[in-house]
Amino acid sequence: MEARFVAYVELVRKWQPVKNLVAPSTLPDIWRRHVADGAQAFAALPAAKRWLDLGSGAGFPGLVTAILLADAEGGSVTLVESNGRKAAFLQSVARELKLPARVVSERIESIPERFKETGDRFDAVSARALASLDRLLAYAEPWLTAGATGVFHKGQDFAAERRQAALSWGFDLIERQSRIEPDSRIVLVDHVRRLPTAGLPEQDARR
Ligand SMILES: C[S@@+](CC[C@H](N)C(=O)[O-])C[C@H]1O[C@@H](n2cnc3c(N)ncnc32)[C@H](O)[C@@H]1O
Repeated sequence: MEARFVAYVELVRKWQPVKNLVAPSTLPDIWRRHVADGAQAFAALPAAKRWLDLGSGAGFPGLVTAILLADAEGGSVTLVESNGRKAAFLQSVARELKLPARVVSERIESIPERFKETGDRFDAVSARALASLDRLLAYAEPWLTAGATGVFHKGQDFAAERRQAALSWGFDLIERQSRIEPDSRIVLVDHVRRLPTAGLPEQDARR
């Protein structure tokens, strides 16, 4: 496992100048800011075997999860990344390191129907630095309502995001402080349902 992490970090460093994979200012601290931070998703839900990672970028947390699951029976990570250059990077890391990962180079909004048709099921849906909680729930709705748990990295504005999301969604949520950034957290979201009143004017919603 350690060798895979070292090889992955080398590949990010190698391709960074060409593909702009992570914010350049974070590269010197890649082990803490990206690898250790990414590993918090799997650590939050270690029983989950089948992961879907949305907006994977350079593979945080998706490829980190795939490395952690590499020797686990039945482990798999599906990474969704619409940027073709980043998706090609993810694909080549997955191949080179023999990871149980596949890459879907499409926009998240365009994939649920096809995934439903092929019967794919996930235990967990992860995302870091992709969207507000409200939007994440909308992106992940097909899988969360089918029983997957959302495992989201969230920043310091999370309280406001949670209030906003609660206008449209019902959910159970556990918040854990990040071990990497004290102002950030890892959020676990379960039992997601769209509220019937979502989108109605406030007066109608109270009836
Ligand atoms: C800010 S980056 C975060 C990348 C990674 N999760 C991380 O934390 O380092 C957001 C990524 O999501 C991808 N993305 C944004 N919207 C998307 C969408 N609707 N469908 C698929 N990918 C998307 C972008 O191309 C970008 O690589």
